[in-house]
Amino acid sequence: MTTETITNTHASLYQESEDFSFPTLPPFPADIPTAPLLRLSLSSLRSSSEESGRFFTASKELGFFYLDLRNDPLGEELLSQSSRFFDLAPKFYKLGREELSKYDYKNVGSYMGYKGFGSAVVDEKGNLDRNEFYNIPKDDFFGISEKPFTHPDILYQNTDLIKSYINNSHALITLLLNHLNTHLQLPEGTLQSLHRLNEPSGDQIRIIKSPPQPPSDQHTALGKHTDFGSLTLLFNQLGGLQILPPPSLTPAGKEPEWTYVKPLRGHCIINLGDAMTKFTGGLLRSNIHRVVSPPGEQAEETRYSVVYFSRPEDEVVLKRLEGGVIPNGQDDGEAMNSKEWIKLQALRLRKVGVEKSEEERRRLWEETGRGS
Ligand SMILES: O=C(O)CCC(=O)C(=O)O
Ligand SMILES: [Fe+2]
Repeated sequence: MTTETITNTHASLYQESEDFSFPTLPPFPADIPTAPLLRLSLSSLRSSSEESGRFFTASKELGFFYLDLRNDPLGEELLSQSSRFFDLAPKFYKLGREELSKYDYKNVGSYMGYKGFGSAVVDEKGNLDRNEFYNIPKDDFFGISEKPFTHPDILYQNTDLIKSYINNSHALITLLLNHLNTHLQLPEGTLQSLHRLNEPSGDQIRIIKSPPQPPSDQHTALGKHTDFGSLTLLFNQLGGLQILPPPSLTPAGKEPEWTYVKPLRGHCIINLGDAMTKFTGGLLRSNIHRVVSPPGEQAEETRYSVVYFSRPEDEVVLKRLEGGVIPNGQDDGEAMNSKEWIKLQALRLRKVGVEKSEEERRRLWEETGRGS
């Protein structure tokens, strides 16, 4: 059976004797299948070429993995800062949807700031999302935006945390990019030079809130998508994230099925975005994922996520890099720069609200090609 295979594979990836649950939250159910993410460790990655090899494998095969951040100075700082964001999240959303909607900048062509609840299409039926989120731009907080946006005071009150978290996330991403650069046999520093901290980019922290859904009417909270940028660092405490594994990781004769990614305390979930696939002519994988109601008793909780999205610098053209082990081949023709590409992808499904007809919403979904 598919489910058994997936569960077994997963069980073999970390020692079941360790307890990675979150003590103050209802447990992730023990009896549902979970996705076969490799569990890597930051401290091992720093010293072990074998761990680095497993990272490259994960980046090619699934494009998603766990990173154990414990027992590493940078990792421990990220863990404690991410929990400060989980503490901040309920206070932040207490501002309320009406107040937060003042910081929705989609009408001036930006995806930074607030995205209101139910303001994007999530599926082919034209259903709307069931979450709200706030994108905190690196460039505004680093003072390098041409025209910074205004953000809620509570964020300015946390400027030190925000800046330090960006610095640390970026440091981790740089380390990961350097490993990929080595495996790809690109000239030293190639990937790093496309992601410099102090150059304008779409890097952002995102804080997501999904309230519990009525048991009789549950649907996708965040529609299926791939991330648009380079690497995403994701902290989850409750389940809800699902991936659709590639056929190569699906038992022979079975169709890939949406599978939960179980959050593990002490770890973040890392995934690769479309930019990495484009840079490497498809060698690295940006895997499709979505968010649904948390499983079991967890469904009654409000779910928050803390995410850091790294993106190539604004002016970087998203096309195959030449050299190393990057396969030769045709580019897909869309040689846009990072800024244009991300804006196009991020705002595409947000041209609507409930006032739009179901048919218009369905058409928008179709235009993205995500149904196929
Ligand atoms: O909330 C999550 O677990 C995932 C969020 C996500 O995929 C995204 O914001 O791109
Ligand atoms: Fe995502």
